[in-house]
Amino acid sequence: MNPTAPAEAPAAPGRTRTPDSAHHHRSRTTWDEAHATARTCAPAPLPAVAHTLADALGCALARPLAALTDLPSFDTSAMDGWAVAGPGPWRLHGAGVLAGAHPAPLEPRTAVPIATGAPVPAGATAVLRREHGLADAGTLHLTAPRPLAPRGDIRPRGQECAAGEALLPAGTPVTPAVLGLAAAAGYDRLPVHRRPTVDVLLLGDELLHSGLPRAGRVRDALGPMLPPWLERTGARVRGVQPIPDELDALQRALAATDADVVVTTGSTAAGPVDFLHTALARAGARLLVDSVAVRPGHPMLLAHLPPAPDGRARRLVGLPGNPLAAVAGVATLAAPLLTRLAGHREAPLRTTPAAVALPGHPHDTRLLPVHLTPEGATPAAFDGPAMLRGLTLADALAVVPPGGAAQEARVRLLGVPR
Ligand SMILES: Nc1nc2c(c(=O)[nH]1)N[C@H]1C(S)=C(S)[C@@H](COP(=O)(O)OP(=O)(O)OC[C@H]3O[C@@H](n4cnc5c(N)ncnc54)[C@H](O)[C@@H]3O)O[C@H]1N2
Ligand code: MOO
Repeated sequence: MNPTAPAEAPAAPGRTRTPDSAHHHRSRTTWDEAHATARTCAPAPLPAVAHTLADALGCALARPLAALTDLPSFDTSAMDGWAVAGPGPWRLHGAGVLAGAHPAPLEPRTAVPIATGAPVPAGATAVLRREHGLADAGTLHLTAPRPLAPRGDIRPRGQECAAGEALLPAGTPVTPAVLGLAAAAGYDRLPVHRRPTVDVLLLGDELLHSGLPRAGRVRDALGPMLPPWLERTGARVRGVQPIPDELDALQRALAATDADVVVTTGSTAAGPVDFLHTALARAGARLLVDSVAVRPGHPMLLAHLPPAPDGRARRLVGLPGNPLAAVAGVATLAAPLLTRLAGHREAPLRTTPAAVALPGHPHDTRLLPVHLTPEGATPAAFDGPAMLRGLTLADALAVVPPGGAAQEARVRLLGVPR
């Protein structure tokens, strides 16, 4: 709990405490405090593991990546042509040096055909590209307008890096380009932070998983949306499990998962079947954030779960059921927590001017789906808490302070996966 949070935060409008509910007093955290708590509640990223290159994609480097060899590791021909020794014309000899070959040394005033990527023979002073030379009766003549530059068209050993040189700092995200560089530099496995495992528990008997919404029931919008969203932060989502609206079922599901982070959806508020707080209390969870002064999504929560049998720390993010409110919970709590655990660097939030005045809540922060135009952020339509239509067209969520943002005021932005 944040020590600066007021002990007697005002109750959310419309929420009443019923004595028979397990809803203890919820002390609302400011949006900035909640966002910071999610980033700092884990004292360190998860430990390093050695992953194959393919498995390391999307992870963060746990150590600086040092070159295991000089690159290139031998003097390499940059062109198809001839390796030449000394000034021309040259006596041609040898069948030619292909990539992957071990060429014999070159005598002075001789030349040998060579392919791009082939090791340059010892004694060679340059590579003459094919279009700059003419082979005639065993003699090679220079036809280029200019003399041959010393070491021309030879990529010298170590040009890109020397063995042991740091190529990338710890924390660098492993992108496709990093996989290519790591392979070129001699790696079969990469030291990366272990990906946090996530189990998603979907609460709500009204949820349908296929077909048309019907008879008061709605399609589950979060099961399809959350796994790819959370995986973009570096997490590995192991499963999405619908849980019946019964306290026992939720308790059993919480007891059964050993994920690093459990993400629940729904049941955060005070409805008749909102069992999450009771189940968390019975599971021995410790709430760090228990509702946030943010719209949408104010009932979102973050808790420490008791450690796994192997000692791993475990945490739970409770996302509200309204889909855009759940997105607010991902952006505020789940994404920063998972980013931290996965060891990715936490860049300060980007900012942009408000292109028009951005509407806010009177006393809560508002997370507003916005389009980013050359003039700055403009609100997306269809931004109700139960709607996703505006979000799908939005470029980001703007963090709009209480009272709104005046035109040209700078607002912070939370990313939306594209
Ligand atoms: N008396 C009060 N009621 C509510 C308050 C409040 O302060 N006092 N807050 C409202 C706000 S804000 C939100 S957000 C919701 C949060 O509700 P829960 O987290 O308890 O979620 P549910 O009640 O289970 O569902 C709310 C809503 O979302 C729909 N839903 C749930 N899961 C999904 C899903 N996977 N896909 C699509 N839609 C989903 C569900 O059908 C409900 O319509 O509470 C308000 N109430
Ligand atoms: O805060 Mo709720 O998220 O508006 O529907």
